[in-house]
Amino acid sequence: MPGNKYNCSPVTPRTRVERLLRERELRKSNRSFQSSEEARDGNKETEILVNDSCLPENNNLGLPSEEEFLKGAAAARAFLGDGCQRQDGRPSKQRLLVVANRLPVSAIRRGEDSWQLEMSVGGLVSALLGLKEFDAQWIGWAGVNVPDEVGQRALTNALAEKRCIPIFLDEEMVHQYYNGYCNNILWPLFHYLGIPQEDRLATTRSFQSQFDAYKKANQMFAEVVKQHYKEGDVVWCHDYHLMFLPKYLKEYNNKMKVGWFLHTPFPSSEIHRMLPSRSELLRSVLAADLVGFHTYDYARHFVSACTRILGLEGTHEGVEDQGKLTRVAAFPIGIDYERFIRALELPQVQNHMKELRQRFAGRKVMLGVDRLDMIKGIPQKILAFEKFLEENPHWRDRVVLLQIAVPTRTDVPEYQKLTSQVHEIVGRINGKFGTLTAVPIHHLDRSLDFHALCALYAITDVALVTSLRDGMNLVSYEFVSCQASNKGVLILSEFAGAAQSLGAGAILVNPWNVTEVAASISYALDMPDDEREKRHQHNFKHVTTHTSQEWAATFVSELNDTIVEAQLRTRQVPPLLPTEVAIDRYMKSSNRLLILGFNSTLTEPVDALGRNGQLKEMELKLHPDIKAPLKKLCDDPKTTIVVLSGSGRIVLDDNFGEYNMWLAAEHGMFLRHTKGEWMTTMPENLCMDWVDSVKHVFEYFTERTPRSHFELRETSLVWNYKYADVEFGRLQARDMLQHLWTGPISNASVDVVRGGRSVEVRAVGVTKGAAIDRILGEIVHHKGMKSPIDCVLCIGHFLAKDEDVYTFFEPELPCESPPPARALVANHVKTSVPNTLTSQSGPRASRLKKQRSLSTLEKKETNPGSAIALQPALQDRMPLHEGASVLDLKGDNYFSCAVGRKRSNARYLLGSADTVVSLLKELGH
Ligand SMILES: O=P(O)(O)OC[C@H]1O[C@H](O[C@H]2O[C@H](CO)[C@@H](O)[C@H](O)[C@H]2O)[C@H](O)[C@@H](O)[C@@H]1O
Ligand SMILES: O=c1ccn([C@@H]2O[C@H](COP(=O)(O)OP(=O)(O)O)[C@@H](O)[C@H]2O)c(=O)[nH]1
Repeated sequence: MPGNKYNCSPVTPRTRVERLLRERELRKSNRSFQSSEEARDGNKETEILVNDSCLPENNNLGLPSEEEFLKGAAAARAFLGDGCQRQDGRPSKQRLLVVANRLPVSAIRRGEDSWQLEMSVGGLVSALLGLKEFDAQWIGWAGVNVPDEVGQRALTNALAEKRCIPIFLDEEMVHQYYNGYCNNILWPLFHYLGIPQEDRLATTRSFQSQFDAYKKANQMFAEVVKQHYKEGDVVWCHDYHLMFLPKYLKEYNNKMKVGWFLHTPFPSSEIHRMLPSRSELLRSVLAADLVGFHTYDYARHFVSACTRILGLEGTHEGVEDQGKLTRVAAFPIGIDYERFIRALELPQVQNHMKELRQRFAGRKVMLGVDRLDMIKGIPQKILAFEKFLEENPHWRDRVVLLQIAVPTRTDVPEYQKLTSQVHEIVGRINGKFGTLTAVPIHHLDRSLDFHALCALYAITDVALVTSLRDGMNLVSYEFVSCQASNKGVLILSEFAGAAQSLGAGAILVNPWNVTEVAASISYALDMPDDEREKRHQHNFKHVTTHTSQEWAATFVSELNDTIVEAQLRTRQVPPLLPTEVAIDRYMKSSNRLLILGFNSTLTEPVDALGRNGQLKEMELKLHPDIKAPLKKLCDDPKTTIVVLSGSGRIVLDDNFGEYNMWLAAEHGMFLRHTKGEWMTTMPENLCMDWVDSVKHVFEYFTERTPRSHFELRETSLVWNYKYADVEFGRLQARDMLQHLWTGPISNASVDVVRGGRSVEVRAVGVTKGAAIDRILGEIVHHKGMKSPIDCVLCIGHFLAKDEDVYTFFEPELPCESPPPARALVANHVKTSVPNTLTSQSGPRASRLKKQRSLSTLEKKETNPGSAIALQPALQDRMPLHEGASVLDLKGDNYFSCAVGRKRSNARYLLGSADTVVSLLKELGH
């Protein structure tokens, strides 16, 4: 029994790819079982959606537990229904709500309460017919206005048999939302046709009302989803009609598993930014857990639009917004090729093929099958055919072009214009090359039924797809699947998504280049048999291995995974600082240490879009609200404040000279009390020979990266591109690193630290954590402290390399690893005088020893006369009596906080510099 076969997983996949591979195998065996079952049950061709749902209650197909996921089998189980078998022993199916503008059936009214249902035409419908492996229900518009309740009820009942749930849109809504915003604005824009030109003013005027209707329609879809949603369901939203749906669904229930897939291209961000509602649309889509596209290019454009237009972080996994990751990936669609192959065996299809062959005997058949849409390049196709006939008179009575042009969106003026334009060109060419008995172009303004279409595909010699842009183009896949005997040639536009998958077997053309298309027609018609065979085999293999079932299963499985991964990620994120507890502990302490970062901790926030071209102040500036609270805290005798920053001494002098505090510049390599001189805490043998050559590299990249800059510090160099174009900056950074590694720093004793938007080269040993014990020693000595520090707050937006400062105060932890628990730790943390220290055996103790041996701390001048070396080492200067502790934090009087970070070794997070300001205000009360 297949259920039993799949239940046990002998090999546990460790990675996502391993798991996907394994699932693929499982699906294959599952499918062969299903087809044998189907063969036994008879042909199910007439079913719109396979109607064998199973027990949603008591079903563990919802969110897999973390443990399951870690075993690597979670999504496979969700998909295959592990542990949930139906009574007949077959594995149960994942419940899936498919939400698309159009239902797979269109309704025609036959009476007050009687409806006839017909299959809708279009690639999306064809593709989603392959969802047999799910317990799927389809929510969408039936393509008809039903104003009365009787009609609505009757249609709802009729559709229920097909597992379809209708959305009722009235005429005005269809006009504004579907014809207007969807098909007159988004559709042309996403296909690089811009916003319609002639009626631009009218379009601009009606834009707002169409956009409002679009949002309203999306809300209506959301309402229906809510009514039918059950916990654990996957909600799969489709296409440009429903870009607001992910947002509305997540607002209703954040736990809903929501995926969104775009069937059209997603254009370059330069095109998308023309849309007045560009940001809102992107943000709404980003509410989904997983966002899918047909090709990597479309996915890349989407991520790029999010970084350039919204200022968000694009990663290799997707788009990050304040810790929330929306996964973005390519999922190229396929078809249910077996359905076509089966159809070709049917007697009525065979008969039809015979008729067609007789009808066009002695002529080669060329075929175009498209919705009558401007993106399909039908006029360009026909003009290229005309050119071919002009240049090749010997072919004129030996070839025929059959063009099936399915009427679509007939209420949109652009489509009406296109229809007349095509008719005119066809008439002209037929007039020019036709005879009394034959015409070169047979143009049909209607759709064909599935069997007629299969017959046509099978007898075709050359299929011609000339889309100006096309999300995928399934016609090309369908043609290939029907050509097992004929091995016809496919001429395919390089602007169709399918060019990326069928490009090697097809003849690729630029549809705008009529001469090239005409030449390709000639080449295709004369192609030798062996070349046709080879090209066909290549494409056939692709079509039969990339099916719509595989596409849907992979998307849903990835969606399940994405959600579990997000949960795991959330658990790695430290909690927000419990401010009340921190303030309470701080107030009750008598010798407090406050370590503060500077950049993004105490500075003015930078506008995310500041990099869009406006001139920006590149110098760091103190947050305007921080001055008063900071002053108050600095003047509190019970509190010692250290600003610990990567910035140089001058920057810290300029910003903090007026306060009574300690300044630790260049990651703590320089230290001074604001009333005293700068000292250096630098290890004596710090080698800086590499600086000049690194500086040359930084200069070179700064010149070539607009709005980037670099800082030359005494112990490091930093190249910063936070105001530059993000993508360009990132590419340049990658290039820079290669230059550095192969050149100036290949043998140098340096660390290269990559920040969010910076590259820093520092001498080895320059980190905030490495400097902190020397800083602490100096402070204790300088203040003549008699009692231990009993409360530490360490707050900063530090790079990972510098997070060793957080772990410095943690009990017995290896430098690089995060504290095991985020909750308050009850241990006592002590940095002790030498006797105590040498008795410690944990990693932190050995780290302290190592640091001391690096630092001989003799008098040393780095920059003649500018800083003196910190004199005695920490252990030699402790004023506290022998064996006493410098720190006595009682475990829980330690609060390390990462500002504006999502993952950190700190115990807690703080949102931004604004929250730091509020905290400091409270501490100063
Ligand atoms: O529903 P209509 O307005 O009549 O339009 C029909 C469909 O056209 C578009 O299809 C796209 O999806 C195909 C499958 O992924 C793809 O191969 C093709 O390139 C696309 O154009 C549209 O995206 C659908 O929503 C429409 O239903
Ligand atoms: O008379 C017709 C012509 C086309 N189609 C179907 O319409 C879909 C067109 O999909 P494609 O991806 O090529 O483009 P779309 O129309 O979705 O933009 C294909 O599945 C065709 O089989 C159909 O059912 N009947």
